[in-house]
Amino acid sequence: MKVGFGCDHVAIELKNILKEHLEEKGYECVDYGAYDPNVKVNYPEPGLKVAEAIMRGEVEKGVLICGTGIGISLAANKVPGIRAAVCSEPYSAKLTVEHNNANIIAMGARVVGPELAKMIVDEFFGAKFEGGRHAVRVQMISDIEEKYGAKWHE
Ligand SMILES: O=C[C@H](O)[C@H](O)[C@H](O)COP(=O)(O)O
Repeated sequence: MKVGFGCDHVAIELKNILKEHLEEKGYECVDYGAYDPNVKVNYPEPGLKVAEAIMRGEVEKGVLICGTGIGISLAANKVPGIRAAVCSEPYSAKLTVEHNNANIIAMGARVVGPELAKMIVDEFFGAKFEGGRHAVRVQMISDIEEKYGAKWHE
């Protein structure tokens, strides 16, 4: 699977750790920045880059990290078809795929340490969408996007 990574200046170290972790497990990781901890990057920029990469089919899923994971996920979630979930523990990371069909996991580099973050991504990438009653609810999210003029074809 191809995974897109994005972060702001706060989270470069954690992004690199998680990239290496997933690469060791055989994932192909595409890095959309940021790269230099001395250059401040506004989180909507990497959030949008990874979200659009998923939209274009360049990568299948994404990992986004900023200080809390919140700002970068808010930005990504503005892109139709993106379901980015901020998770600080593995249980939610698993369930957000099984129930919400999330395609981006977001985390806070100022919230979780590297070992916990590895467990979070492992649960996220190990999980499968269950469909059924959950598909109805996820479709309702897409319907909200469409109501406000956005369309996404999966
Ligand atoms: O949701 C926003 C993120 O946590 C940012 O990483 C954070 O706001 C960056 O803060 P600062 O510019 O003070 O490093």
